[in-house]
Amino acid sequence: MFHKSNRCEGNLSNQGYDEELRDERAYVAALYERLDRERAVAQARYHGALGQTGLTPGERETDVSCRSREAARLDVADNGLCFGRLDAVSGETSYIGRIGLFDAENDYEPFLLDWRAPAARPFYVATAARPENVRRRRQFHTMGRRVVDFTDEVLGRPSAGDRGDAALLAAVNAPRGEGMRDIVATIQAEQDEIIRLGHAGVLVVEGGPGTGKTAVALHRVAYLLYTQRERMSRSGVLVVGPSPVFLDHIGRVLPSLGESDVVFMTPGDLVPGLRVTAEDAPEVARVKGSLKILDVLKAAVADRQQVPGEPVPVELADVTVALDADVASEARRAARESGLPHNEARPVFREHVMAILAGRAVTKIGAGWLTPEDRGAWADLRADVLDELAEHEALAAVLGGLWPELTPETLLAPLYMSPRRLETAGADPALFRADGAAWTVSDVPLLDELAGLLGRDVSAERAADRRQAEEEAEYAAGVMDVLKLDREELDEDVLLVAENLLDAVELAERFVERDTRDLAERAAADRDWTYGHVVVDEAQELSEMDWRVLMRRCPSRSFTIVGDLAQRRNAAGATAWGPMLAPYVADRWVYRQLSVNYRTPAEIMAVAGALLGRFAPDVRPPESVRASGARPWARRVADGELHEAVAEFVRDEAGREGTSVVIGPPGVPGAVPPSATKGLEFDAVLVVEPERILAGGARGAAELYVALTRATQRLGVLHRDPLPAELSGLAEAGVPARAGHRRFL
Ligand SMILES: Nc1ncnc2c1ncn2[C@@H]1O[C@H](COP(=O)(O)OP(=O)(O)OP(=O)(O)O)[C@@H](O)[C@H]1O
Repeated sequence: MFHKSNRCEGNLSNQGYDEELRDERAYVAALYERLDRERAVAQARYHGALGQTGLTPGERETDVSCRSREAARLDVADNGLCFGRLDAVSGETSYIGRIGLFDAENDYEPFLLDWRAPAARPFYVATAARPENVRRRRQFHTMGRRVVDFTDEVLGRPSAGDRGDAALLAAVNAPRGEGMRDIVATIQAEQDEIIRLGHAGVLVVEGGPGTGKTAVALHRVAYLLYTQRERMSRSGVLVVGPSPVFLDHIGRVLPSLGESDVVFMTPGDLVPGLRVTAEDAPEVARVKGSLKILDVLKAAVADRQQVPGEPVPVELADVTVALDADVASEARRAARESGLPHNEARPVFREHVMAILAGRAVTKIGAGWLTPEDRGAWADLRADVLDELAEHEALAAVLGGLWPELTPETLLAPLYMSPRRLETAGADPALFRADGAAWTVSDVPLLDELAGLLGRDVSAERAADRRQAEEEAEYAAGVMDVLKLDREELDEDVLLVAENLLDAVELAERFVERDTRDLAERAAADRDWTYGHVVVDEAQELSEMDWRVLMRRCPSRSFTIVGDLAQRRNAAGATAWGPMLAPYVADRWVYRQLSVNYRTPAEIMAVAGALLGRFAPDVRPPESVRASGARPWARRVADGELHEAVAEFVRDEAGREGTSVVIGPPGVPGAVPPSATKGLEFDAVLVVEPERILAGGARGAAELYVALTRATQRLGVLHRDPLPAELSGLAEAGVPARAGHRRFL
């Protein structure tokens, strides 16, 4: 029943092993009992906090969120609560798990150490060569709440080999289910160093496919939330990943570690209200992704600040004045010099136009009957004219045309649709498109930039706020008046009504004050939200303009950036990290590398690695942690056979456990393009027509490399033309060994 063969410590007899297993089961069962008790208490406290009276809304909210967090923390650990044990040279024993459990009656001695606690670190980093005072590391194999087996490694004695990796191999060999799992029980030393790195600024983690970059970044988030809970949970953490499918794929990792104050977005979601996935042609994406586009945007905004070609007559009761190019130019100069964003400078433009027009009108009207000494009369006349101009609808319409109120969308869409506007703004004519508002992911940073350049016209909002405040004050004053009457004079019912009214006002205010959305919802809806930490995955795909948006979202520059320059497909993406980051942090960023591939078996990595020579000759492929024994295969098919060969793969995989995907160039039925599989993994992968993927664009080889490295177990290739020389390592002709499946894409 038990896999005793996993044991590394040779001196445990079967009887000794059985006894120890019994003891470990009893200990872990006791941990679950304690967890259940603590959960019941936390739930009761949470419900108590919900029903609490006598606190201010702020105090109550803090209490409720604190209790709910405690309840949520205890809720995560139904599986794998405890996954290991450390025996120190000193004889001390610690159990390691997903959360900490403590003995409140004994100086808070830990029954179970949270994996993130400093004392748990040796569990991940101790090796035979550097035992870190660890005598023995024990890893539990559990099913549900029950320990079914354990594996021991004895460290610090001369005969001990490298770290035993039965648990790791079991984890990486396991069929993939729906979505990525946490790796908390098997974090490796090079990963642990990054997860716990005490660097507050920008950290770049690079590594080949499958080296655990995503896993490490997510566990680092859990670690930062544990060690800097207060700061991080106030502002939240943003995780940016390449596609909605990818975000789904990784979406369960942090909740399984008990963390929820995290916002997930693709680069197409970064502007509230937009959900963009369409892409531009590479050349257009490159133009829009470059910082040079900033000048175009500024020029496009300036182009919307016009002066009239012909003087526009403005008819007043006593006189007609002309709004001509001189007036508008002078007002435009003043508005631009105010340094305000376009919309916020509108009132400046308007007031200057009116002041000049009022001057002209007053001069005309007063001529002949007012002398320079009639100062009061001039001033009254001027005030009257200004009032008239302020109410002048035709003038308001003209001013609105010359300096219109704009949103990022109402500026950018007409710009794209007009060759004239593009030329005036100094833009590449390639930016032209007939449907200006058909947004792409490359437009998102431009829209975000424009939100800053345009600002908001706050005058209407301010007036509305003022009116609402006046109405509320009036209402409250009415209630207070009722209460000011001598209470003795009021009959009981009236008093009750009056007091309830006051409560209602207070209640209404509280209701307005209290935002019941959770942090993720509030942050996602607010363009001005700034996060405590930002994780950027597949970071090599981000353009210079994307980085501007992200840096705005995190002024503290606390970033974990993970990527692989060799996997880049975006023409506007990074070719080196330094130039992308320099404008924001100069050279104050830290770089780490991961070198072991936990996904792709050695046989598959050998084929994919050979391709690197074509597009990234200096990059060493990561070393696979295991071989699968299954050689990846290739099969040449005639034109009419392709469809059936794909269907055959799908049928074969349907009978197997795990996931599979067909990846191919556009037009292959049932296949997805390599770009859609970025960051994902599948037990079995069929790559169709690699020669067409290679020829599909400047980054075709990188796309094929990504496609080949998605497999955790099996890889097959169907080709119509001869295979590219780099793929000669594939076993030609084989019909895939029996294969089954759950399709994800
Ligand atoms: N220490 C570990 N223990 C168990 N599994 C691991 C470990 N590290 C990574 N893995 C697994 O290896 C696989 C690849 O990890 P991940 O997706 O994070 O790699 P990546 O470097 O982001 O890959 P890519 O660049 O191809 O997107 C995942 O299934 C992950 O769970």
